[in-house]
Amino acid sequence: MRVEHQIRAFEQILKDYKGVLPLHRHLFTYFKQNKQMGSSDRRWATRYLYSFFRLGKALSKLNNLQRLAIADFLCHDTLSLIISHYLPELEESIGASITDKIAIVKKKFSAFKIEEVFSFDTELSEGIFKGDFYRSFFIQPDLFIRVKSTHIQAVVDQLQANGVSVKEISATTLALPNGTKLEQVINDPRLYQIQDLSSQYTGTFFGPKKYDYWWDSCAASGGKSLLLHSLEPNIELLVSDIRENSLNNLQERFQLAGLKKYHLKAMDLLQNNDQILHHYEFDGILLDAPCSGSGTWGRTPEMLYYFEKYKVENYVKLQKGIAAKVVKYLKKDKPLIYMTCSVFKAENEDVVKYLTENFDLKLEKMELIKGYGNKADSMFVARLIKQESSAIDANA
Ligand SMILES: C[S@@+](CC[C@H](N)C(=O)[O-])C[C@H]1O[C@@H](n2cnc3c(N)ncnc32)[C@H](O)[C@@H]1O
Repeated sequence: MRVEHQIRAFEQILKDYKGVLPLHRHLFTYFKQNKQMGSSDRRWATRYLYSFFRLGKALSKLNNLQRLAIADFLCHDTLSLIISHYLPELEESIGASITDKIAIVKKKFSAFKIEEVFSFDTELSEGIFKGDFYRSFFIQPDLFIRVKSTHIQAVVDQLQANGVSVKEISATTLALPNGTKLEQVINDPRLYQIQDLSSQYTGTFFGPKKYDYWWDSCAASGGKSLLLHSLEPNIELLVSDIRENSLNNLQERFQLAGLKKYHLKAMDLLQNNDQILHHYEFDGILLDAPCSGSGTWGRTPEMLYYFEKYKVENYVKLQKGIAAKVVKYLKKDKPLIYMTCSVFKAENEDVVKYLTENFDLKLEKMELIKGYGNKADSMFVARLIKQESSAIDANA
């Protein structure tokens, strides 16, 4: 296949894509509408588009094809026609480490600044090593699954029998190459849950007790609820979200996982839900808040290019607003688990500060989970304990 052919496809898709849908969904639709593209065309176009966005806003004065060649060189250890065509002198370094490759690119293109890959001057949460974080955008994250410890060997055996390279991270966690078609290689979907490593780690902050009543207040399709349930199956559970279609997915996932005892409500938590919730009191509340998702942009690098900084403020308003509404339904001495998949301080430590200053909540612990060192997402989790049982009027 000639390089011009690949370039045309790349340029066409780039022109067509405005960052409205996630890139993987856009590509899915695009390929469906462009049936003349064979599987090899699709594979190369996907690789190029993802490489391109992983460069974020670095070297933005260069033309798109030069930028693509540099990005593809940084992101892959196999050659492509684009690299060979635009950067033939770098071909021999394709197998070098990412640190060496960055040094090579810097030497050749003096305007290259790694901090322009993630070009938001919004302050980052405590503990992030910027160099490692920025570098991580050139490496595709792994796919993580959570498996019951009693089933892990069976799952590993099935994966290996199908030629999938598996890393055993813990007694319940496996890391697999991204893009592994799990439904084709594991015969029973009940054996595993797809859940990022850092997301699994948030569970160490939950601490549910037998017969507790917990509320997963922004449950979406139920990832955190399933984690909570794996830690303590004998709990009562309320799940809610503003989006009904997510709750439909949740019901399917719960059924598959054998989670039968739960209550479900579609609710907008920025509204007054006293009519529905007035008699509820929880032993624990999970608030996995809507957020910028900046800790997950290693999976959606198009956001490095299209995300607009002003949106962080909107998310912060949502996070504070929702937290203010849920905290009144928490019992004294019980935890509110506040989580985001953001690396921005404004959505993390600053929201925690707001909560401790404005509500009867005391911070027990918080952590920025640095997933980028493990080819995983980065997340933030805080455990806040309710001090007084008297409800604070969230509508005040
Ligand atoms: C980060 S996601 C939750 C992910 C989920 N906990 C999981 O583990 O898969 C945040 C969720 O908050 C929900 N949300 C956003 N605004 C809301 C609102 N005003 N009231 C209730 N839920 C809301 C979104 O629909 C979204 O599903």
